[in-house]
Amino acid sequence: MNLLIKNVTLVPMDKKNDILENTNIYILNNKIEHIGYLRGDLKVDRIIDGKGMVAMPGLINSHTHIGMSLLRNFADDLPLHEWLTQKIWPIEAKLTEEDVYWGSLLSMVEMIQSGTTAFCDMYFFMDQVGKGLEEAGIRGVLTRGLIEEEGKSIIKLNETRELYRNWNGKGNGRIKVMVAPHAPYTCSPDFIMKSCALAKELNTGIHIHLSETKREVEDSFKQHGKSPIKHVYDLGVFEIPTIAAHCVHVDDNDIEILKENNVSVVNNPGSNLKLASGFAPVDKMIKKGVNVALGTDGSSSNNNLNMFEEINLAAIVNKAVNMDAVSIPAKTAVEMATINGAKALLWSEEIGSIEVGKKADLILIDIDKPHLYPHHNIISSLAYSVQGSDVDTVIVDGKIIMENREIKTLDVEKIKYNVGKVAKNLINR
Ligand SMILES: CSC[C@H]1O[C@@H](n2cnc3c(O)ncnc32)[C@H](O)[C@@H]1O
Ligand SMILES: [Zn+2]
Repeated sequence: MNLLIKNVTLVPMDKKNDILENTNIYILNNKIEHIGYLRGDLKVDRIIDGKGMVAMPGLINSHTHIGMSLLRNFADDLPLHEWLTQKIWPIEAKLTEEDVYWGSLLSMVEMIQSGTTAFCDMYFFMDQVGKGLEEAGIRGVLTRGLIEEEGKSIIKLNETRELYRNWNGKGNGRIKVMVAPHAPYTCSPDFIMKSCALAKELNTGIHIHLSETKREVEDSFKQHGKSPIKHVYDLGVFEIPTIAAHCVHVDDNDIEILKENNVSVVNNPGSNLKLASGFAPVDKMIKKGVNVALGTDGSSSNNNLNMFEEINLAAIVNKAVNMDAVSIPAKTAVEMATINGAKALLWSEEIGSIEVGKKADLILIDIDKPHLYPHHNIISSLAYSVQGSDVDTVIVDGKIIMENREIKTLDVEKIKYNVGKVAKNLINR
């Protein structure tokens, strides 16, 4: 289907960085064909009225665990270690494929409704996430989270190999697969190196939690005599394109290693606040040239997948921490959720900005709402005022996924019903 979005305000998030008022976007098949004046030579099947709307790139949630929406509000007000070991891992041990399928679909509904068009997921039963992605029509990186268990290393690595064979490139190229050793505290050096060998074999990236808590860093110094970042660097992880989630407790040496090795860091301010992990020195990393993307983490540590909330937190938290009002300006926070996320997911050639030749992954935000008036500064509005529920239309790979807030690809009532059912069974299992 060829689309024309007419008379829209465009925030392209490209290098030129101009905001275009009252412009037109032509989408031919799944790509952006033309931006600007109206063209009689381009035949379109549908015209979308963009008046009163802002078009921006779809948001990219670069670190999440989408099956965890089943555990939303299940275990709160705990720090990471207790949360994981006392509450989350015991219940996750009872999860079934069906649970993860419905939990993931619920998350996709929530993501679509709040403007996220691509995500990087780390969880179990990732075939189910792939199945959900095909149905939902959005874009995602599947990573089977690898927590080392005695005697199961080969099986778990083979699961990722299979996942790659079955899903990488599927959904018209909307699905990618990477390798995900969970963290240095759940994977031995040998297992981490085997994960890297697999990533090299598959020619894909690594997704890992790093330096999330003070305790993790202190334990790493006790066990290995170095920080988690130096530890995995010495193991060769950063020879592979790496998505490093959290990176809260990092020193200058760590930042240097991240920069020198083109590691993409994912800031998860909501989860870091709720689990009392701390504040990532995001502005310092960005100033040193590290690519910093944005993520929500799972719905059990956030407790939602609303990237507009995350953009807002990213923009305001560091200001207070650094007592510096220019720390993480609005534009930087929006970049983290768009083009920086695309870079982290090794997708910046295709998504992350609205430019001719790129895939049409974009959202329309209804700015004709009282809480968004007056329209002094659209970028500020995106970071400080827009709510997820202001997203009116979502287009991914040139297809309309949501219009007038109605999701076209998924049966929301059926998903809510099944989530209620499987979540109850899970708790009683
Ligand atoms: C093995 S699949 C992924 C694994 O990660 C757990 N998880 C969720 N949030 C966090 C976090 O903030 N830090 C570390 N691990 C996390 C999730 O529950 C799964 O067990
Ligand atoms: Zn995580």
